[in-house]
Amino acid sequence: MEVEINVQRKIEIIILSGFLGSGKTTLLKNLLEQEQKSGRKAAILMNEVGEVSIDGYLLPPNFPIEEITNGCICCSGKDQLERTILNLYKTNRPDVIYIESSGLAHPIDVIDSCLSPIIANDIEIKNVITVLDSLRWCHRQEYSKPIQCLMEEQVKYADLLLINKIDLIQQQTFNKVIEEIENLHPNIHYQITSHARMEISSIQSSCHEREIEHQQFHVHNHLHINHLVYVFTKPIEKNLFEQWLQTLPLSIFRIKGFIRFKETPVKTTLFQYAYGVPMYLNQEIAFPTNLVLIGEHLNAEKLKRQLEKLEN
Ligand SMILES: Nc1nc2c(ncn2[C@@H]2O[C@H](COP(=O)(O)OP(=O)(O)OP(=O)(O)O)[C@@H](O)[C@H]2O)c(=O)[nH]1
Repeated sequence: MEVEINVQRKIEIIILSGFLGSGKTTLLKNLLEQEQKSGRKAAILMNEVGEVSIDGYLLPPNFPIEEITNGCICCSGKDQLERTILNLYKTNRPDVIYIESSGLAHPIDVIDSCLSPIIANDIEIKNVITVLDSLRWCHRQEYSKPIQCLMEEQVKYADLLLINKIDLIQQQTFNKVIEEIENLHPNIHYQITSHARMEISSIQSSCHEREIEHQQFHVHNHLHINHLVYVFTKPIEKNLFEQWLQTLPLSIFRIKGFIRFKETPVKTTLFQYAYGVPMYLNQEIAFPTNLVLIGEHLNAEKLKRQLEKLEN
């Protein structure tokens, strides 16, 4: 690989971590707005589960973006990440690159992938920000052990933890979350957020010693996660879709994509679903009607049949 990074000032890397649907893209949008105001040049590297991009469409158009959609960056190999960072650097010369890792990535694996010998000297991993869905966190015992473990590891390796979605939990539950986090990690830096609103100025350079050499944990060896990308060919009825949602098991962690509903006179509707909470946002642009479903032991054939039925 041709090495072309030759900068005096290192490129800052900020890694956004956190389980599926916790609010990483929401955070990224907030931070990019602030970067734009401050005049710093930011670039984005998105990594999504599933071979189609959904989040890429949701970001402001005026930032350079590279997407890795063929698996988790920690699994698809360092080469691809290196190439993508180099490409962003060569074409845009950014001051900072935000890496939104997939919701299934272990933060240490992502750091490890960034620290390849070819680029390690030219980048500074400034911070790992983990976004925590406080509602899902409260119910994490309902998930399989590997999933619980992944959520806990994402918290453990955060330089900054955003305890997000506090608008969705009661005061008593909120107190419990804070107590738990403080007991688990007495020195952790955290902020309490709704819609991942935080000030960019509160991102400090990480002072963690990361023992990457000794880290053997590769979370994907323990998970049984799969996904389905379903492409709608025609508009569907919203009430039938909502009825179908009610039938889904807890093991379907995340759904996102664009749908055309018969009842809605817009080009497409952005649909988001995390921990049973659905969200619909009308779009005036005709985005590709792809729906990505992610879950543990997901029965893709059965789900495909159910979705096909909604189109009939
Ligand atoms: N009520 C509420 N919803 C939130 C909050 N933060 C994010 N959301 C919603 O949660 C859903 C998922 O948010 P995203 O920002 O896409 O989450 P993500 O972590 O990027 O998701 P993946 O990339 O799929 O892992 C969206 O519908 C958001 O609007 C919050 O604090 N409160």
